[in-house]
Amino acid sequence: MPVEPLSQKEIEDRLAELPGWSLDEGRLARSYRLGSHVAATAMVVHIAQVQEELNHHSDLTLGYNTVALSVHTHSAGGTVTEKDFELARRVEDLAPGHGAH
Ligand SMILES: C[C@H](O)[C@H](O)[C@H]1CNC2=NC(N)=NC(=O)C2=N1
Repeated sequence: MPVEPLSQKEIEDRLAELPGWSLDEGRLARSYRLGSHVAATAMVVHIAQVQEELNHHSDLTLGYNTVALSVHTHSAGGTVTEKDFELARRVEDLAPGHGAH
């Protein structure tokens, strides 16, 4: 997987395919709302497993019934790369199973 910084247009084109995700202070960001604190915590554990699989890690924030992610690629100088979008797509795929929206 290339870890070249993506251009602004490449980022915008990819974000158009990821409703709910945005570029926030140079990081891909998304917040999910869930039905309970325990459900939110379970989603955090699931995301952590995916992050370990991808060897790519976001800043994860657990709230009362929310999960927020913020991610960029450290090894690319803190820029947004395809690895960040790969993680975002995997989280989008697992979110419905947790009742997250
Ligand atoms: C040594 C290990 O492979 C690297 O530190 C991985 C771990 N997780 C990572 N996560 C993110 N977001 N960016 C990285 O460059 C990165 N690198």
